[in-house]
Amino acid sequence: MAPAQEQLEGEQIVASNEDGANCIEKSRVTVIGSGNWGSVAAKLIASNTLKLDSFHDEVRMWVYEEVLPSGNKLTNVINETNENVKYLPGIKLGKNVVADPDLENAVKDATMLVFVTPHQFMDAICKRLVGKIKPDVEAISLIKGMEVKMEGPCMISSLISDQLGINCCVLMGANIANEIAVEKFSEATVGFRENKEVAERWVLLFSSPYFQVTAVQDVEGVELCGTLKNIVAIAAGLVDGLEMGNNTKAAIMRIGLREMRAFSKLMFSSVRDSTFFESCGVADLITTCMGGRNRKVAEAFAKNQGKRSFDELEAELLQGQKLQGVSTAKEVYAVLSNRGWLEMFPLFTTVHEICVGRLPPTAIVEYSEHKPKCCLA
Ligand SMILES: NC(=O)C1=CN([C@@H]2O[C@H](COP(=O)(O)OP(=O)(O)OC[C@H]3O[C@@H](n4cnc5c(N)ncnc54)[C@H](O)[C@@H]3O)[C@@H](O)[C@H]2O)C=CC1
Ligand SMILES: O=C(CO)COP(=O)(O)O
Repeated sequence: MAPAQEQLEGEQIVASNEDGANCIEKSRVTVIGSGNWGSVAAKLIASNTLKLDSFHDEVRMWVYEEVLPSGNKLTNVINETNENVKYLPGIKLGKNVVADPDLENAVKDATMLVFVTPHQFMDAICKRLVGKIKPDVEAISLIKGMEVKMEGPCMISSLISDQLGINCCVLMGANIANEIAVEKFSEATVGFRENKEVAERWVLLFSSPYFQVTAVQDVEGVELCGTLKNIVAIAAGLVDGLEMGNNTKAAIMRIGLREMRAFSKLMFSSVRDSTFFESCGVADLITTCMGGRNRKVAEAFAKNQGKRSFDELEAELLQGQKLQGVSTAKEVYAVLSNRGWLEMFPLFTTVHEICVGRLPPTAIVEYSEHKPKCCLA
């Protein structure tokens, strides 16, 4: 068993290793999603449930079923080979990971639900889960994105909480999945609302020597960092495709970070500045702008002078994996436009207008000539 929990300043919790097996019922974990990060999350969790007495060993992973070119179903292949050959080839998930294509069956006994699908599928998934889960289940969302409904914007953790009537924490960070899959060191941030003990339990479930997790009491701040940095990563990829160099890319990242903070604080006054210095903030922004999928596809878009669409390039370059930045830019644009804030967020606004073809990729650097009409804090 690992070192005892250490408290850092204020609301932070790091590296809790007290299993608590004697005082609570064993938890059963289900991972909802089996893409690139979903598979790595299942692997990470499964190695911990084997070691922690207060968790059942088995980790169930809901798979959006698909038929592979071989004619085999993905779920069968995962269970036979212990490998997600489509979304995480070459990595064993752990024999205690059980792939399940039946969503209802996958969640029915779970006491802890880990949501990790592309954000655009979550509304439909939540609707399917109503009445199918245990009422006191705890949830965490690893999903970077938001929904914009008629009533206004809704973070994915709120969508889960509101539709299912359950508590939902978030886990975000500088977490390029393929690097964590091969156990290279990284950090992550758990955001929680009120219940520190629940946050400690999530920290325990995810922490490992190569994956250091810190919890902060700022769900919205953590989730908005993870969500908004994908728009900045599109901008960074455009800069790469235009071969503008490192200084321009750094400038775009700085301006993007400033817009991330301003937008987050306008949306939720509770968002803390300190959250932007956690893994979910500046570290995730850097890693995604250097090595993420949003960056990669945006680079190709700029190299093609915007003549091939993001959808086409996503399908070709990501082979079934999904971009979040393009749809997030659209969703954020809708919020900005509804609230009359477009001119305050020139980078977010320009990214969307480039993605939909209203502006050329070169506009990403030209926009800065038009300074924000209002001073961003
Ligand atoms: N891959 C990464 O490095 C990281 C991803 N994330 C976030 O994790 C979330 C999930 O991403 P990944 O696991 O990487 O997924 P992915 O992009 O690798 O895979 C797409 C997934 O969507 C599924 N899917 C396709 N159509 C569907 C439908 N109609 N309904 C439900 N599922 C469907 C596919 O089966 C597949 O599992 C995203 O919000 C992403 O931003 C967060 C950190 C790192
Ligand atoms: O969120 C990520 C890293 O933390 C991954 O970003 P991409 O989806 O751009 O690959």
